[in-house]
Amino acid sequence: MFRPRPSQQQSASPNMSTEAGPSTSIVTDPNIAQPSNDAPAPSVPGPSAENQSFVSRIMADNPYFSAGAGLMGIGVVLTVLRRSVTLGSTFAQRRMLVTLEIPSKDRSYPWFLEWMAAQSASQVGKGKRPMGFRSHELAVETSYKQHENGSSEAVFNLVPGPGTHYFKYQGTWFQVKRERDAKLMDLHSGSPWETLTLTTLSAYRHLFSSLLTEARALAEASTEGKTVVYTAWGVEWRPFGKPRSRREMGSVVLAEGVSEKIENDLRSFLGRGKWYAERGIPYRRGYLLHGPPGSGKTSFIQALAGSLHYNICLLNLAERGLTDDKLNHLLGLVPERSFILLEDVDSAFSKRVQTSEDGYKSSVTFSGLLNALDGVASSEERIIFMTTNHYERLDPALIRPGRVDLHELLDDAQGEQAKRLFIKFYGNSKTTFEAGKEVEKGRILREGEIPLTDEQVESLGNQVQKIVEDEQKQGKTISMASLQGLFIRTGAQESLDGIRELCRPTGAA
Ligand SMILES: Nc1ncnc2c1ncn2[C@@H]1O[C@H](COP(=O)(O)OP(=O)(O)OP(=O)(O)O)[C@@H](O)[C@H]1O
Repeated sequence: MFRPRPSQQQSASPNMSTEAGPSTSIVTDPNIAQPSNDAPAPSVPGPSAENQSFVSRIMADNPYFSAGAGLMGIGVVLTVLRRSVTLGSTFAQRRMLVTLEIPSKDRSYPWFLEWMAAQSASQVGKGKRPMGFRSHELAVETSYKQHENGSSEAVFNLVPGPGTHYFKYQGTWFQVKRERDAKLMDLHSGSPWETLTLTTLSAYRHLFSSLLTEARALAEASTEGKTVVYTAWGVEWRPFGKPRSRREMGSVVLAEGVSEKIENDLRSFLGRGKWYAERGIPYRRGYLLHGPPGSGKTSFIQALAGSLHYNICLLNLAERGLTDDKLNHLLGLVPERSFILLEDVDSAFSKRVQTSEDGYKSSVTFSGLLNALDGVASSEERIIFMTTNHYERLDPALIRPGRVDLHELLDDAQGEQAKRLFIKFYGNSKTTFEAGKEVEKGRILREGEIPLTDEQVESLGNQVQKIVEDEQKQGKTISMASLQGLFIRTGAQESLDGIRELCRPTGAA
């Protein structure tokens, strides 16, 4: 934009402040009416009439003076124009544009970046130029994609880097500015504070909400059919690792009726918020699963979460830096549709004060935990699962009704439980066809394994059951985790001997 240079201004000013003022140039302009010659001479001392006409003549005759005055006029006009454009654009911006700020702390921040990356990728897929490329300021966000067969692959998403970018959404142009504040830090993640500012025409402000809804749906679709495990990051919950494939309920084999009992209890609790609120009872339910290691406590909670489409917030009470206040805050901010899982609660508070091997004392106090568990009487749903290997060590205050509503023992393998697990591993080893069409695929056989008939599986399963029951009579048991390990590495027949070898006196871990 044009701006009069200081040297021009300086050279123009002496002419203005001395004899050759603007009035002088008007006098010399032949197109403008000249003052009458009869006018009285100025009484103030000044240049004589001859001198004045001499100056006027010089002004009129000298093209440099006229050009200077002309330039000055243009400069004034341009300055006024520039000011009005600035004012006009500020006014237009205020009236016609609308901006939306998304701080990096907000949950929609990663959703929006992921959405932009997806738009970019889809444009590339269609052979078009991807969004964000125009600015040449891109950032990479690497994620992992898990395939059906369990293998995973790194996916590089190109997202807008710090700077200004433009994109079109539903036919409307948007500007997105990604700014990074070098001075501000997110203390929990250690990453710099960032803000995304989206700008568009005011008339299209409604597109913000539909854009964010689309971004959220996309983020949710990426966790569809998966269980997200959150862990505490300072005072907030963050997804831990990539979302896990849901575990099938049928893959966790518990003693008869146990699984159904817990699931039915939870299902009947869900959706009764109004009932609780009307009676002034806090809407929460606590479960304690206790039993020896490897009996399926954690696996069952994962499978149950998957079957109800819930996520899991995993909390380690002995974690350094976790204080009563933080714990309280965290339990009040649990993401929706999530179980709170406190594993090995005995190790955190068996003696009401937790001191680790290196002398570190947990900063969560026992009363702090009880207060956090009780929480403020809110109408928000709260489902807490606790697990322990040492039920007898738990303080009665922790597991009293209201804090723990259902106590369930998940023990070492019972005979029939071992049989069911055996059938899960060795049964269904054939592929079923109907009218020449494959309708059900059996499990994949090991190399050299001869598929068993249903009768053979049943008969071997009965033998497994008998071995486990016989060992129990002698005070020996085997954990479900040990059985699983055995079935993974051996054939059906050999596993029978393996079971006997793996049985341990009850209570020995
Ligand atoms: N009842 C079960 N049915 C099927 N698999 C089981 C069962 N119990 C344990 N497993 C298997 O054993 C492994 C360990 O199980 P899990 O972690 O759930 O046990 P846990 O009781 O939570 O143990 P810990 O008390 O040590 O935390 C998992 O791979 C799981 O698949």
